[in-house]
Amino acid sequence: MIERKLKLGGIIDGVGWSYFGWRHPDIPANASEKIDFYVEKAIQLENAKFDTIFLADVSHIGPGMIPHYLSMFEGISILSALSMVTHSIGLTATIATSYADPFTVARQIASLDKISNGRAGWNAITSNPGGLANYSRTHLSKSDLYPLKEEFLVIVEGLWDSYEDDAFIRDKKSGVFFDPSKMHSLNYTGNYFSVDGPLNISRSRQGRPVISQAGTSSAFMDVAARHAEVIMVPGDNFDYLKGFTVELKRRVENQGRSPNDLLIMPSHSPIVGKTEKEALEKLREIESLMPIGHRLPRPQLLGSAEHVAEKIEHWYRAGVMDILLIRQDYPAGFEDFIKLVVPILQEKGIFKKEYEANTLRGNLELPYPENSYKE
Ligand SMILES: Cc1cc2nc3c(=O)[nH]c(=O)nc-3n(C[C@H](O)[C@H](O)[C@H](O)COP(=O)(O)O)c2cc1C
Repeated sequence: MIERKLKLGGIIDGVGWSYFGWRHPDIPANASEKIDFYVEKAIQLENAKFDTIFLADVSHIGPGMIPHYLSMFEGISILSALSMVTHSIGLTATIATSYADPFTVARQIASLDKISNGRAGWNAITSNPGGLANYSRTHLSKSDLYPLKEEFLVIVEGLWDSYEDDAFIRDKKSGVFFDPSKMHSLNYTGNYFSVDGPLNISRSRQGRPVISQAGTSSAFMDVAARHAEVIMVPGDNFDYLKGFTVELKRRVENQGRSPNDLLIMPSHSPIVGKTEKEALEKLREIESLMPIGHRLPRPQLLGSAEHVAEKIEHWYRAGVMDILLIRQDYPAGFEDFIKLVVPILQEKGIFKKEYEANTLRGNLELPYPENSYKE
């Protein structure tokens, strides 16, 4: 067993992941499409030594969607911009396999990985079938989504190994730019995709981007057991998460992989105060923005900083929280967590005080993936 410290991730979702959060006076009403807002949050998370920024996504919208989804940035574009104002924090984008094209996604995430000097991650989700209509795939249905995702991942992983690590020589004197014997074609033909390769970009300092996945079904677990390194899960039920983690790690071992190489990342929206009373006041403040009769589901991480830190330690030690992923329902949510909870986690010795690496893989203490073509 590797004794990893707790890892932290922050989801930046502009005006928030709710219907009414945008009404708070401290949230710019256009935060979801305001680059300065994203830059400020990214720097705030990096100063607090978070391991990754994480962006969720949506692929089809209608008038009933949360305000954030109605007008927002595309993930790779915004993370490329954020890579220029950060140095150590990871940059993880969500792109649904159900809608995208594997060669393009492999290229985009690998480019982000090189632009950021080894900090890219990809959250590969199926998303729900609604988006098929936006991507000329109405001939497919829900039952196609996981078989298609499996093919998609095999292709992207294969393309990321197109060049062995020492393929590029770039010797001006001899005129040798690269070694063609270290360039590999994929020549993949499946039911959904056919891709020859190779991909026209070399590997990054972290070998290849870190693959996250989010979902809950048995079909999800089977694909994740083969391809995922980080699993995003809802953080609202400890007992459920415990059972889910045991079952998923069993499937990972059945694939011949070490369960240590898969990190469980529940997402939470903590509301923290110096005292429990202060935290409850913040909760009421958000609820006052909602129409009468509406209430927020009670956050798992609600209360005084000490109480919240203890709960986090409990989840971490129980093996169901390798990474705590937080979003902010309360406008000062990141700030409160960073000022009040992070120092307690550091005091307990479960969260780092300084970055020990500056790749995402290094931050997460995941192994370096050797190129599959290496002899
Ligand atoms: C924790 C979590 C996060 C998710 N994030 C997204 C997202 O950002 N965008 C999206 O379109 N779907 C998202 N989904 C939906 C999944 O992609 C998938 O459609 C859903 O979980 C149903 O599949 P399943 O039954 O295999 O879990 C998320 C699901 C979970 C459980």
